[in-house]
Amino acid sequence: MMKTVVITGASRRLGLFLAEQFIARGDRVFAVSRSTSNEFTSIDSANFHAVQIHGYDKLGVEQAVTAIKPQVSHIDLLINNASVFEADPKDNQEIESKLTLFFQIHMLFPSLLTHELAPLLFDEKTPGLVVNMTDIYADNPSHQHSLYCSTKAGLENLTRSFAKKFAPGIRCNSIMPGPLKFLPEHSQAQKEQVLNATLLPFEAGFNPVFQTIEFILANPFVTGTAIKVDGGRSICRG
Ligand SMILES: NC(=O)C1=CN([C@@H]2O[C@H](COP(=O)(O)OP(=O)(O)OC[C@H]3O[C@@H](n4cnc5c(N)ncnc54)[C@H](OP(=O)(O)O)[C@@H]3O)[C@@H](O)[C@H]2O)C=CC1
Ligand SMILES: Nc1nc2c(c(=O)[nH]1)N=C([C@H](O)[C@@H](O)CO)CN2
Repeated sequence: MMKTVVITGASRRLGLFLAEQFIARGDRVFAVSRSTSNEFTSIDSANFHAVQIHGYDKLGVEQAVTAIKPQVSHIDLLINNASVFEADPKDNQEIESKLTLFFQIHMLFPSLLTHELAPLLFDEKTPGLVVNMTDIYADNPSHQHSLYCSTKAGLENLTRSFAKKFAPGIRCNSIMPGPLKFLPEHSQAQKEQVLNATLLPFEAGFNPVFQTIEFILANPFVTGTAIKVDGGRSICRG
C-alpha cells in the first residue's frame, strides 16, 4: 500500500536519502526544502513532489501546508529532519540571533507543521506517524554546542507531548542518531576522536535511520519514545 510521506530538510544528505528510499519502495514523497536541489532532478517519479519554502519559520510552514494539503487526503509519515548544526557563537552578542535560528528550525517549525498537518495524519484505524530527528547530545550536551543541543532537547520533549496530545490517531517518536555521516569540514583527527569514543567505530551512513523508520512504521505499539541509532556512542563517551 503506497504511503504518503512528508520530509523536511530534504535537499541533501539524510533528508534526500530518505526521500529516495521511500520513492524507491513506491511511496509518494513531499520533499520540503529551502533549496531546489540538483539531486531532485534525478528523482524521476510522478510520486515525487518538491515543496520549496523560503525558510524554516511560520511563513515556511504556511508555504508547505498550502502546497501539500490540496494534494493529499491522508499523510502516513511526517519526518521533521531539517536542522542546523553549528558550535556556539564566540561573540555573546550573537547568542540571541543564533538561539532564535536554532529554536525556529528545531522546535517552532516542527511544532507548527505537526499541528497544521495533524488532521491529515490523524486516523484511529491506521494512525499517522511523526518521526522527529534529534540527537544523542539532547540527553548529554556538548557545552560547545549548547544552543544546538538545548533545542534538540526541546524537540525531544515536544515529541513526547505530541505522542500524548494526538494519541491514538497519531504516533510520535524520535530518532537520536550518533555519527551517521561527517561533514566535509571535519578533520581526520576529529573523525578519529568521535569514532574512538563509539562502541561500533564506523561512520554508519544514512541507511540505519531508514531501517529504524521502517521498524517504527511496522510496529503499531511504538509511540512517545526515542530510538538511539548511535553505534553505542551515547554510553561510551564521557
Ligand atoms: N549527520 C549526522 O551524523 C547526524 C545527524 N543528526 C540529525 O539528523 C538529521 C539529518 O542530518 P544531516 O542530513 O546531516 O543534516 P544537514 O546538516 O545536512 O541538514 C539537513 C537539512 O537541514 C536544513 N538546514 C541545514 N542548515 C540550515 C540552516 N543553516 N538554515 C536553514 N536550514 C538548514 C537543510 O534543509 P533544506 O533542504 O531545506 O536546505 C538541510 O538539507 C538532522 O536533524 C541532524 O541534526 C544527528 C546526529 C548526527
Ligand atoms: N543538522 C546536523 N546535525 C548534526 C550533524 C550534521 O551534519 N547536521 N552532524 C552531527 C555529528 O557531529 C556528525 O557530524 C559526527 O558525529 C551532529 N548533528
